[in-house]
Amino acid sequence: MDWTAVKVITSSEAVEAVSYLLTNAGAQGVQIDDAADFANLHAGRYGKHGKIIDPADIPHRKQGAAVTGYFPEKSFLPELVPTISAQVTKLASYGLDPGAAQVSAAGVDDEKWATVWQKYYHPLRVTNELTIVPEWEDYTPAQDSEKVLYLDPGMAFGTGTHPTTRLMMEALEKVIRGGESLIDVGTGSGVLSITAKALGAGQVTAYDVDQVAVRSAKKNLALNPVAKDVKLGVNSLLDGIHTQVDLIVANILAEIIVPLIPQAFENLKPGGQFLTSGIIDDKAALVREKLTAQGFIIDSETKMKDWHGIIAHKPTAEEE
Ligand SMILES: C[S@@+](CC[C@H](N)C(=O)[O-])C[C@H]1O[C@@H](n2cnc3c(N)ncnc32)[C@H](O)[C@@H]1O
Repeated sequence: MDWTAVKVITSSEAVEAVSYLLTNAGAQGVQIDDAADFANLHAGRYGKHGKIIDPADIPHRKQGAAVTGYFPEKSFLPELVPTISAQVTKLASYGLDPGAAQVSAAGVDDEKWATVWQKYYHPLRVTNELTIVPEWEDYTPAQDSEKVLYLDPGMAFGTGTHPTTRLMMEALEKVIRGGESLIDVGTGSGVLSITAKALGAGQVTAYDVDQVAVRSAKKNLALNPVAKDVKLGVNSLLDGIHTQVDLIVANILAEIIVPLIPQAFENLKPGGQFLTSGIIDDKAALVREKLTAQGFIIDSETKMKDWHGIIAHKPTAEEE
C-alpha cells in the first residue's frame, strides 16, 4: 500500500490538537517530534543500567514541534493538505498558538512500510452485519447474521478503515433489499462491490480508472465467492456507459463526484439511488448544490470525522 506522511510544523502547545486533527482526517498513526520533550531531559545522571545519554547528542528539534500523520492512501491528498492547513491556522481562534502552521505531504519511501501495516490490519466489524477480515487471518463470525468480507487491499484504496468507505458500507446496508443492479465507480480494492453482493445485490459492475486498483479488485472479488459474478473494468467515471440501474455508489474526491453527477442521473432508473462519499466538510455544500441542481432528491446525509456521505435519488414519475 502507498502511505503518505502529512507533516505539520506547529508549536509545542498545539501538539495534542494537531494530532487530533490528523487522526480525524483519517491518519492511521501520528508521530510527534516536540522540542519541549527534550527540554525536560537532563544529562549526566547515572542509573542502574549505566549513564543516561546526553540529550544534546540526540538529533532533535530545537524549537516548536512537528506532528506527522500517516495516511494509508493518496486519493484524498489534494483535499487533505489545504483542509488540515486551514484547521491548524484556525487553532489560534481557540487560544492555541498554531506556530508556523506549515503543512506538507510526502510519500513514505520505505520498502518496509509496504507490508508493515499488515501487522496492524485486523478483522474490523464495520457495522452490526458487516466484518472485513484480512485475507491472511482466520476468523470465526460471532453471529450467524454476520457477513464476512475477505480483503487484501494490496496497493489499492479500500481497507474498510477509512471513514469514507465505512459511510458507504453503512449506506449500502441501509438501501439494499435484495436483487438491485448496482454500479460501483472508483472501486479501488473492490470493497463496496463485495459489500453490495454480500448484502444481496443483483448484477454489480465495478469500474476504476487505475489499472492497479482493477487488478487488486479482481483478486479480492475472487476471495469472496459471493462476488464472483461482479463485472469489472477500467473506465473513467461513467464515460461511455449508457444503462439503467437501481443503485450507483461512488467514494471519490468531491471534485471528481461533481462531473459524475449528471452521468449518475442518466444511468439511474427513476427512483434509483446515488450513494456518494469522499466529501470533506468544506465540499459538502457544493456536492449538495450540484445534486439538487441536477434534479436529485437528497434522502439522507451522514458524517464520520471530517467526511460526509450522501444518499440521493432520481425522482420517480410521480415526483417529477
Ligand atoms: C477513495 S478510493 C475508494 C475505493 C473504494 N471504493 C472505497 O470506498 O474504499 C477512490 C477510487 O477512485 C478511483 N478513481 C479516481 N478517479 C476516478 C475516475 N475518474 N474514474 C474512476 N475511478 C476513479 C481511484 O483510482 C480510487 O481507486
